[in-house]
Amino acid sequence: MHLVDTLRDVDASHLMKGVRVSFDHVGVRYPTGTQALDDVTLAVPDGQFTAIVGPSGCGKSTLLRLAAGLEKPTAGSVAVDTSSVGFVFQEATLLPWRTVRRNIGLLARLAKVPKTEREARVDAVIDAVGLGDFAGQLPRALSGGMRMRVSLARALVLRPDVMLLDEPFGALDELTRQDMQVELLRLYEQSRFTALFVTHSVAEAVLLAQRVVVMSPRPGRIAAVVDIDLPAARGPELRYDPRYVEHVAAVSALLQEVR
Ligand SMILES: Nc1ncnc2c1ncn2[C@@H]1O[C@H](COP(=O)(O)OP(=O)(O)OP(=O)(O)O)[C@@H](O)[C@H]1O
Repeated sequence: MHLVDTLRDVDASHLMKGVRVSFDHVGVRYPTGTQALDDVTLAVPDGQFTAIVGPSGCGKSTLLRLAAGLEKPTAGSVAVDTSSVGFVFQEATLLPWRTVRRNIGLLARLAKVPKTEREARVDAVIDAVGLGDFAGQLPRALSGGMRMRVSLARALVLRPDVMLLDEPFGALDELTRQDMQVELLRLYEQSRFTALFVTHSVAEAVLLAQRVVVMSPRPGRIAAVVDIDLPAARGPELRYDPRYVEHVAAVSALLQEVR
């Protein structure tokens, strides 16, 4: 399921004001003996878009799963100040027998959002992700980029305070990926959710995020946190801005250093 609501048992009582998600000296050691994360401390302010980059296997997905309440830390603590969290994975995993509209509406239905309200919200997100002409189609009639749009819409329909995005555009071709990045910037502009976005692409991280967290190889630790000092309102033209290019170079250099 993409949208999880399992956070009630994640302790939020000691969160600092304005902090939406916090990791406090977090370690995760899996029962197999793999130490995935070690001493991770990170506070994500409400409404901030944070990207996480790091070598393969350094525990990025584990970090998101902790925030979703799907995994428990074996050291330290995780706190999330909401029970409204959207989760988007690399695979769109739509139900093949349900139309776009009914895929998007499913979680709202399960969450018992009243029908009229639900219909209005589904219409609004379908519109927001530009799928108006495909609302009645089955997933097999959609391209990869369109499926990812459905996946984003499905997560947004419950108006989550926190969006956890795990390599959502990793399976898309480069041009579609760039379109989806701009789409996500627009959706973020509209909704101002708090985002934790895992990606292997430094260029993507810098374009989208106000802060990029660089992790070390396993066991994942935070090697650096880079503030992306670029205008809040962002669009595709930013890719040609020398300041953007500088940030990409700086984060890439840090990644090279830690690996
Ligand atoms: N359920 C699990 N049981 C045992 N080990 C696990 C489990 N989930 C992840 N791991 C291990 O923990 C480490 C971190 O995995 P994780 O998926 O969080 O890394 P990642 O940074 O997201 O990797 P990638 O960039 O390749 O997607 C890896 O060594 C992985 O094999």
